[in-house]
Amino acid sequence: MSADLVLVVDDDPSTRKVARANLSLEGFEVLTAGSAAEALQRLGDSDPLALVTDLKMPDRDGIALMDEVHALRPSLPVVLVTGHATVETAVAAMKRGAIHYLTKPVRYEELALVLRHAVTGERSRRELTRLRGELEREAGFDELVGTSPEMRDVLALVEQVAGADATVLLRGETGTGKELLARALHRRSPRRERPFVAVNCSAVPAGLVESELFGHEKGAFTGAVARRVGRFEQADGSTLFLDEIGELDPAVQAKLLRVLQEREFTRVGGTAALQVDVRIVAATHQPLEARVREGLFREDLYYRLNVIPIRLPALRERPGDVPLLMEHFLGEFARRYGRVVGPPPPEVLAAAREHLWPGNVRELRNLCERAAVLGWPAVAPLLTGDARAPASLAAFADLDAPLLEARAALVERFEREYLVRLLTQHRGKVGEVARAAGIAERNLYEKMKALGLNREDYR
Ligand SMILES: Nc1ncnc2c1ncn2[C@@H]1O[C@H](COP(=O)(O)OP(=O)(O)OP(=O)(O)O)[C@@H](O)[C@H]1O
Repeated sequence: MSADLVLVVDDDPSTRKVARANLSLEGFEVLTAGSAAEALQRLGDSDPLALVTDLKMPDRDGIALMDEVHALRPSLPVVLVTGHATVETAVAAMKRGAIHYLTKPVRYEELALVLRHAVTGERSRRELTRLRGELEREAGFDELVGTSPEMRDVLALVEQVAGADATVLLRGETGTGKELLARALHRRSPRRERPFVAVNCSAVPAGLVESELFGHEKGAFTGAVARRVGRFEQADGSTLFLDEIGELDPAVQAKLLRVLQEREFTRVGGTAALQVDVRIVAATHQPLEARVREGLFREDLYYRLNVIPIRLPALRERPGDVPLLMEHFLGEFARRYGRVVGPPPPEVLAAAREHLWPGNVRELRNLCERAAVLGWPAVAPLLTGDARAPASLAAFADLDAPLLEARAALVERFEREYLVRLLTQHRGKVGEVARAAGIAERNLYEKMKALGLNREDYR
């Protein structure tokens, strides 16, 4: 096992030096940061098992830093160090989640003892999380859930195309399950024994995307201190998921196109042509056609990627899936937190079916997690109020379609939401719904049929 990495934050360089020397003697690997900002940066590129921070720093106090750290790594043990301890700050620190509080001058044997204990705990928590992840995968918690006609179509398509090597382009708003679907494709493919590799093209800084994807040779650019294997090589024999493909830098688009055509590429700064056998699944929440028209996305690449398009419907288009998804997520969190929250009360369920879910399934999942922890009364208000008001109608229209088509789609969506709300309120009683909507029952039946709405679903 490698030495336990700890991060020490203090604005005073000599304190950092002393801490490093002492804790290294105690067998820790020590990383230091001179400010809260630097500490957060360190957390972005390394993975310490504990953090020691000075309470007073110019850019932020230690408690504020601890809060931010815990937002990123909720379980990371934090030890606070202060020049002048007061009972109030000590109590405040412990209340906010510090595991220990020390006054200067620090006795390093004591700190080491505290850290050893903390690090062991953190290691077992991580192991537990990993095992839990495996269990959840086995229990099917990473399968796509949904029985609405829209999702059934998607799932049928998944079964149909998973075994092939053809490139898949996933479309759909944020949180609709594009990554989950990409993983499902991989798991059902002959490539499943090899690890699934995912890259979020918008998360990697523009200058680094090429090396991220294709790797680089030592010395290819300043900072390239060693050869690096890119994602394409990692994904050899497997599936490569390219998320947010619409954001890809134009220069890299050209290189990607070549790889797709020739199955061959070179590392940045290299000359050897490397061959890979990679199945590409790309995803975007943007209308790529518009990016093509604006000259931001290569048309030839678009056609290369768009071999098998799969569109994931927004959650508001399939409110019938909401109860099932809730059950699914509540089960997941009941296992995770070891406590069971009851099913959603009817008014919550009704509000959930009507909610527009701008964050889609991710938003629903977060809501269920909050419910599992805080109970339903705490989350019910989230489903009413502002979140339901769209900023602009155009946000829900397909602005790339011809006007009549776009308008028809918007009207259809509106009618569906309108009727779903009434059907829910009146528990599927068509007579009552027709009266509330002010239309004839026969017309309502026809409309429901056209929209694929079934009164049985609302009883
Ligand atoms: N049909 C589904 N059944 C179960 N869980 C789902 C489903 N769809 C999405 N989820 C869950 O919702 C969350 C968001 O899904 P995912 O990350 O796949 O969305 P995405 O479309 O890739 O989002 P983004 O565009 O923001 O990257 C994940 O936790 C995922 O497991």
